Amino acid sequence: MKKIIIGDNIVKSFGVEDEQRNVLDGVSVEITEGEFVAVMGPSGSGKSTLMFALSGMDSVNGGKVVFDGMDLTEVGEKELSEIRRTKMGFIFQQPTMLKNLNILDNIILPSMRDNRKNAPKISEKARMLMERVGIGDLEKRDITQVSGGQLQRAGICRALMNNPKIIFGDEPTGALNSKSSEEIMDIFSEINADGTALMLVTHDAKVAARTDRIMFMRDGKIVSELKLPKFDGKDIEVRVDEVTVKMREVGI
Ligand SMILES: Nc1ncnc2c1ncn2[C@@H]1O[C@H](COP(=O)(O)OP(=O)(O)OP(=O)(O)O)[C@@H](O)[C@H]1O
Repeated sequence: MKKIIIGDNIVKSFGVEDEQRNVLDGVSVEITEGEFVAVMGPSGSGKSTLMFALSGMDSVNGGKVVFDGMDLTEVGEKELSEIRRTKMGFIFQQPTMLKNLNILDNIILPSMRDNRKNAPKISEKARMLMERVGIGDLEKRDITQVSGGQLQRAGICRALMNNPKIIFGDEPTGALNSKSSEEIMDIFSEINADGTALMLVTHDAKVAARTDRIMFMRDGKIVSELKLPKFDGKDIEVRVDEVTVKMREVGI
């Protein structure tokens, strides 16, 4: 299967001169097209930094990041932002949305920026996605008039607008109660079944247990991995137990 991302010996450091610290200390990672992966590890181990490096959101100090055949460490900022905008989707713990726009307008805003002529088609697609994730009746709502779970669904719609090849999620269920979190994970599983790869950073064993592969980080390195069969809605408790055992083994 084709690799959508190849990270080769990535080094990322923060700090100045002799105070430099490697937050990513030679990380190599490959993600296959359509794969669903999670990254776990203690706070500060470098999970978000790895996500930022692999998505070209942040530069690296060493190594290579190849996305869909393109070396992200070689392309300019303009091209990089074009790649992110057209081929990647991003979901964070709290979706950043504009208060003066309703839910629908927030979802379509990034797609409308340079494609105003297609406004009706863009809105139609957004409505279809909103229907699909169960917020079809909320398009006119203000972002302050919906629940955290509903707002996150809107964030997912926004991330899906450009049919991304991969969705990066940094603690996407971190602010949700367990019911909403499960519903959001059901949506992620559906998106993945359609062929979109996903990479989620999470502290939650229940979230990670639904993925195909979990990478465990410590001190800027991937120290272990757990492969799981594709989640088919069954045996979640068994999967969570397996993840929990591994977390203990790795020392999380
Ligand atoms: N812009 C920055 N400048 C300096 N240090 C940074 C910067 N971004 C991250 N770090 C440091 O890099 C380390 C890894 O951060 P990162 O956010 O990747 O960890 P994480 O594993 O995602 O943690 P958490 O689970 O708490 O979100 C931390 O020690 C953090 O303080």
